[in-house]
Amino acid sequence: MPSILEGIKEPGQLKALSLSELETLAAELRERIIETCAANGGHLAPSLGVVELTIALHRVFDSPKDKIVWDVGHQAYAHKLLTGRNERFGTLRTLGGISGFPKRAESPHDCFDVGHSSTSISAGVGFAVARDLKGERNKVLTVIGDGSMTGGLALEGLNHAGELNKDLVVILNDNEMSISENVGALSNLLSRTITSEYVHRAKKDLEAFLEGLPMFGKSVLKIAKRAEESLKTLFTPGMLFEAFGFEYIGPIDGHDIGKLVETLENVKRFDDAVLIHVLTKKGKGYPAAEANPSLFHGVGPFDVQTGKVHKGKGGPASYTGVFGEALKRLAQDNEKIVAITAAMPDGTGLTPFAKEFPARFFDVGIAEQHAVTFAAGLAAEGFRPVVALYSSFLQRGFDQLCHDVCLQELPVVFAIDRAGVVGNDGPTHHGVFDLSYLRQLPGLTVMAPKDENELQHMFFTAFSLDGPSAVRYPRGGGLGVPMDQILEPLPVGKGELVREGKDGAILAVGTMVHPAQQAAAALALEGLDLAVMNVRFVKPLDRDLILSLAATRFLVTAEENVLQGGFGTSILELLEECGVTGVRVIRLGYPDSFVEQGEQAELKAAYGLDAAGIARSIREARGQSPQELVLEPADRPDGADLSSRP
Ligand SMILES: Cc1ncc(C[n+]2csc(CCOP(=O)(O)OP(=O)(O)O)c2C)c(N)n1
Ligand SMILES: CC(=O)[C@@H](O)[C@H](O)COP(=O)(O)O
Ligand SMILES: [Mg+2]
Repeated sequence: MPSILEGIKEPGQLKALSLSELETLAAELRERIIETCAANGGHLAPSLGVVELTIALHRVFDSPKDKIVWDVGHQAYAHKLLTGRNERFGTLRTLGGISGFPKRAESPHDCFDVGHSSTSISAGVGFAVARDLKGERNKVLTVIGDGSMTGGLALEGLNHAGELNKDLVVILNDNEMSISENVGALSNLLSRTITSEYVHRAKKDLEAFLEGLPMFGKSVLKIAKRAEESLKTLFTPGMLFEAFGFEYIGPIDGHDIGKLVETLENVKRFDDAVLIHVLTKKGKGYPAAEANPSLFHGVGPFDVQTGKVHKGKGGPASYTGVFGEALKRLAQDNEKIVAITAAMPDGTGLTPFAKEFPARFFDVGIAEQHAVTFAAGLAAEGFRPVVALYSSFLQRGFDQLCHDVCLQELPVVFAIDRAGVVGNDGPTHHGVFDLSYLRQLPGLTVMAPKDENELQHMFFTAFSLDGPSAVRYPRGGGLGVPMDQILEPLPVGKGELVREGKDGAILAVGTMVHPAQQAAAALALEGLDLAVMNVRFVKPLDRDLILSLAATRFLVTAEENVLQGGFGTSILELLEECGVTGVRVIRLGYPDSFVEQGEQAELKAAYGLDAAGIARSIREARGQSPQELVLEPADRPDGADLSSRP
C-alpha cells in the first residue's frame, strides 16, 4: 500500500486527512528524513524537531498564498517533502539536487531564500507590509528557533513588527538548543527549567535580604513565600514578547498535532502580531539524535540502525582542529589571549580552548556583530582576542570589523574558517567573498596558509602584530604535512617562492598553492616552465617578489574567492600603480555568480580551481591544445593514483 506521504503532491491535500492519518504522516516524514540524511548527510535533528509543526502549518494555512518564512531554513525538510519534493528528496544537498535550505527558485512554497540565521522576522514584516500595501489577504508566518532569536537582527525585526502591529505570526520553536546548548540571558528566560530555578533563586535572595532587616520578621517571610507565584508570572517569556507588542500564546507542546492545529486555527482568525511559543525536542523520534542533538544538528552520512556516523578516510587533521590546538598552545604562554565564538564552539574548533580556559572563552550566541565589537572592547583594554567565525557569517560583522576594529587599529585576530567553497550547504555558506571584503580595509593583515603547518605559524604571527589581522582557511582536512613543534613568526608581507620558473608564474593563495604546484609540474612536462608563489599575505602584498615575477610577462593568479575585488584584482592594481605594462594576467577564481552546492572537490573542478583546471586555463591562455593532465600519485594530497582530465 502506498504511504500517505507518497500520495501528497501538494500541501492542500493535508486538509482531508484525519488526526490519526496526520500522525502516521509524521512518522513517514521522519523515516524519509532519516534515511535521506543517513545517505547524504544534512540537518537531521533540527528537521526532526519540527515535523508536527510543519504538518500543522500546512494543514491550517494555504501555502504558497500564505507565506511560511523559515529561519535559517535548516529545519525545512518536512516542508520540502510536503510541497511536492518527495520524489527528488534523495538528491538533497547534492550537486544539481534539492537544496538543504528553502530556495525560491526551487518551489513557490519556499517564499524566502535563507541559510544565515535570524532573518525570518524582518522578512516576515516585509511580506506583511507588502501584502497590506497591495491590498491582498494572506497570512504571514515565520518560524524561528530559540538560537536564532538571540541574533540582533531578530530583535530588530521584533521591535519593528510590534510597533507596526501587522497581521503577522511569529512561531518560536524552542528546543533549548542552538547547534550546541543555547546561551545568553534570553535563552535563560525561555528555558522552562532555568526559569523556575531563577524564580526560586530570586525568592531566596529576597528572603535573605528581608531576614537581614531587623524590623521585619517571620510575617514578611510569609509574604515573600506567597510572592513566589507572582514572580513566576513576572518572569515569563510572555512578558518579554508582550513588551514588544506581540500577543503571546504558549508555551504549547510542539509534538501534539491536535493541539498545534487547534492553536493555529484560532490564530488564523487574529489580525494582530502574535507570537506562539512552541516547545519541541531537537532530534525528536530518532533516539541517536535525541541523545546527541549537537552531533546530529548537521551530520555527515551515518548508519541508521546504530546511529554511528561514517568515518571518512581518516586522513590529516582539519584546519579547524589545528587552529584549536595552536590557539591553546599560544594561550598557555599569553594570558591575555581570549577567544570568542558566535554559537559555534565545535564548528570553529574552540571547544578544547573553552575546556582549558573557561574564563577566557565566550560564546556570545548567534551574534557576529556583537562578537566583533565585544572583541574590539577587549582589545582596547589590552587583551588579545581571537574571533573565530565562518567566512560567510563574518559578512554579518563587516561594519564592526571596519568601524570598531580597523579604524582603531585594534589587535583583534580573526580566525576565518570555512573560507572557499564549503560543499553541500551551498551558496549561503560558501566563504568566497572574504578576500574582497577584507583586503579593502586599511591596516588589516590578511593571511591564507598553503597547509595546516603554515596555519599554526600564521596564528603565531597574528598574535605578534600590533594591529588587526585575519587568517582565512578552508573547511576540512589539511594536506597531512609534518607539523613544526616550534612556532615562529612569518615575515609580514613576504610570500614564498615554492617553485622557480622562467616562462611565467602562478601566484596562488592558500588552498590554491598545492594544485598550482601540481599544475606547474604537469605543464613542465609539456615544456612550460612556471614559477609558483605561495602568496601567504594577501595584504600587505609582497610587491617586490610579485614585480620580479611580472618580469616573466605571464602571471596567473589563483584564489578560492570571487574574482571581483579579490587577490587577482590586487595584482592588476599593483601593476597599474607601478606602471608595469606588457604583462599577461590570467585570473582564476569564482565568477560573478553564486556558487551552487556540491562536494568541495566537485565544485573546485567545475570552476577550474583544481590542478587540472589550472593547467587547462594556462594552456588555453597560451593557445595550446587541451591535453590530458596526469598527476603522479605523489602529487596528490591523498596519494591516490588517479588521473584528471582537464
Ligand atoms: C548568521 C549565522 N550564524 C551562524 C549560523 C550557524 N547556525 C546554523 S543553525 C544554528 C543554530 C540555530 O539554532 P536554532 O535557531 O535554535 O535552531 P535549531 O537548530 O535549534 O532548530 C547556527 C548557529 C547561521 N546559520 N547563521
Ligand atoms: C545551518 C548552518 O549554518 C550550520 O549548521 C552549518 O551547516 C554548519 O556547517 P559545518 O558542517 O561546516 O560546520
Ligand atoms: Mg533551537
